[in-house]
Amino acid sequence: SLYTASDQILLLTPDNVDSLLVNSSAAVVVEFYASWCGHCIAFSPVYKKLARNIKEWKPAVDLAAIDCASEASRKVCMSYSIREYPTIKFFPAYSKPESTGQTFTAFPRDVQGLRHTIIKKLETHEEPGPPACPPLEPASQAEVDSFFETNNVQHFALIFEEENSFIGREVILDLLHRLIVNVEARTFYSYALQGLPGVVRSGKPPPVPPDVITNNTKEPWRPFNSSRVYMADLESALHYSLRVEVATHSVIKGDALISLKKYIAVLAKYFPGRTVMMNLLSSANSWLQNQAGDEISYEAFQEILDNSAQSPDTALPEGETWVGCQGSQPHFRRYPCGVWTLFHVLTVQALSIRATDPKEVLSAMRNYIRSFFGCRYCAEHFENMARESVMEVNTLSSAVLWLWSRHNRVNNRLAGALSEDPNFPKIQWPSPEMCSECHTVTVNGDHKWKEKEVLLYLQSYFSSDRILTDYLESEDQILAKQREKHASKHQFAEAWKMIQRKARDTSEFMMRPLPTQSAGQEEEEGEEPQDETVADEEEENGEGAAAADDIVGKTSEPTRWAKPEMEGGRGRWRAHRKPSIVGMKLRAVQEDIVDLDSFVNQHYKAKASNRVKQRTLQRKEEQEPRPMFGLGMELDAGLGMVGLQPMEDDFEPGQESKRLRKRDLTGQYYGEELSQRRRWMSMLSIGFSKVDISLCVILYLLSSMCLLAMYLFFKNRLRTRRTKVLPCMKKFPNLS
Ligand SMILES: Cc1cc2nc3c(=O)[nH]c(=O)nc-3n(C[C@H](O)[C@H](O)[C@H](O)COP(=O)(O)OP(=O)(O)OC[C@H]3O[C@@H](n4cnc5c(N)ncnc54)[C@H](O)[C@@H]3O)c2cc1C
Repeated sequence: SLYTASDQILLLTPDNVDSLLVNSSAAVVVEFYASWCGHCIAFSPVYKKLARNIKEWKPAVDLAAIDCASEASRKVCMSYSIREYPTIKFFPAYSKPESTGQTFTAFPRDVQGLRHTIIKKLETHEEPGPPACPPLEPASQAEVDSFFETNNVQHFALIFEEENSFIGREVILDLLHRLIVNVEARTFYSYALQGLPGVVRSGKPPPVPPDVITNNTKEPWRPFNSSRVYMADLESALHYSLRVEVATHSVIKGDALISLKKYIAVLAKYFPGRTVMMNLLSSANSWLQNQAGDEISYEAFQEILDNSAQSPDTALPEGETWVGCQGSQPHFRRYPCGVWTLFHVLTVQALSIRATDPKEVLSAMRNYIRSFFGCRYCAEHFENMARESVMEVNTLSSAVLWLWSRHNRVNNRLAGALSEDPNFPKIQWPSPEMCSECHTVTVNGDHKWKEKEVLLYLQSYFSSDRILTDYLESEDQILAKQREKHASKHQFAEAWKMIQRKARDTSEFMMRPLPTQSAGQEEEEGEEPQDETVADEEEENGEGAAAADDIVGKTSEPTRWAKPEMEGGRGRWRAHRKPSIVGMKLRAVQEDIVDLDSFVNQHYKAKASNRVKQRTLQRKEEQEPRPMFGLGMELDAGLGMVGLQPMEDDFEPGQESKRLRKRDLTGQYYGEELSQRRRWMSMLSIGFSKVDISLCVILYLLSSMCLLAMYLFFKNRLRTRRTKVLPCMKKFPNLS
């Protein structure tokens, strides 16, 4: 076949021919061709171009094609009496099943000529014509004068033209509106119409009212200048690409690794970023280039991105702040807009610093899109475009223009699609308003780009000097945030290590056979806990069980201790059985937990909802008290889920940081930093929170009051009964 579904051409087959040609509400132009025919092959690019050119006319007239050389379609072509290829036929709207269409005799082989032929057919269309096709004849003076009396519309556009001109009719079909422009060309009318507020393509949902722009996204709307590029968009795109898209590969190898290396190399060379960012890209590039193996883990790469080595003045800012790429709704624009902008900037930057390899940026982009770009459908399309023509790029200027023209192709394909933000219509970019010199009109009235002017415009639009830095955090702020993150990560890791150590120590302690054993018999610190068989043997001897009882209190059933085992290498300590014991030792354990809890809360205190969850879990924990064997498991399920919650008033930032510093210096987590009150609370409540204790007291008071009320009620009732019974006894003394 000479055409595909992406050519904006209906592909006719024996199965769909009737439904598409008979009784259709749009007229249909059909090319009957044979795929082996040289003329058809030569004509196919013109027909494809025509389809792209008049795709806005679809509600009134559609283009279709059928390959008569295919075995399956041969009969269909014979039924329409096709003898030569290519043959073009016009099927009016609401054609009957027996209609064989109107043949275009000696039809023109250029887009403009074909467009005019189609218009003539539409003008001479018998009634009923396609409902979507507006009247195409010139307006009379009387119609113009009375227009606003009979129409309730906001805009009325008139095209004044020569008698043999088709511009008016073409523009009407393009947009089904009318407009006056200074330059007498179809494209200028189209751009002008698209620019009108509230004007959308036919068949699209009604436009989003302007106030939605400010209300529909979660973030506040950031006013911006649409003729400028924003560094916030570029940094956001890099954050998303490196921390989200690349992160989908836990191991980066083969083609993906080559793509990542090329991408980072190009960024390190041409990204016109701020110092911290450039330092980061440079170290990421050196690190990647030094990776000799054929795979790396994303985790290792992430350490470089997060600057875990803490090199000074090096950071990749975190988070997304879209400015020029904001959309009127959260699902519009943003990241893909950022990717296009980023690569346009890179091609222009490579040109301005006179890079040696003209294809370097495009090749890096192609690789990145192929390996990592999340929209696989987009990646496929881009790859097809690149495969088709990127080899023609042989200068730095042609690389800039190649990307611009392919981007416009994508814009053309997506114009009117659901993904188009109604407030940012996909146009052939730049519009005449942005760059009037970029556009020209051929002698026959067709639009043409002036590529020299376009190149100059692109060089200026995407130039590094003109990038705006509004809405960015300062580099100092970024570095401070990064330091804070590293510090809390470090403290967290230390606390975690300590908890694990404690858990292990306690489990060893629990495993010790008898407290009555002599010091010499005791295991040394750091030794492996006894294994299950030993513990079982001891239990059988009656010694281990007694020892355990002594340590943790009386059990309701004989307790069998098992050696904690590491699960799946993820560092989870898990006890085989859940003993139901509460006792002295447990209280000490609770104190340990309290401290971790306060530590974690200190770092996540903003997450109030988590706290609620923690409290619920904590209560569960209290209902089912466990000795330290369960600790590792609980911690793994979510740090801070067990133990006493810190009081709200413990969250004074200064106080917390002081406490933390103290810990850093002394290396102690259980010393004097635990406030007297919390220690007291902890001992008193064995891990109950302030809220729990308050609730207990309230419940206690309520139940006491209830008992008192009941007592008084029954006492009173007894007394009234007695007073009723006594006179009765006096009246009937013989009654027993
Ligand atoms: C490589 C790639 C392929 C894609 N393929 C598809 C696809 O097949 N299907 C799909 O639905 N989406 C695809 N997308 C997404 C789509 O192209 C848009 O990026 C997305 O819809 C957001 O559109 P936007 O309105 O923000 O403008 P975008 O098209 O993203 O443009 C971003 C900005 O670049 C500027 N610009 C616009 N046109 C040009 C141009 N020709 N030259 C230079 N600058 C220009 C404008 O300032 C515009 O605001 C693709 C994205 C990328 C990066």
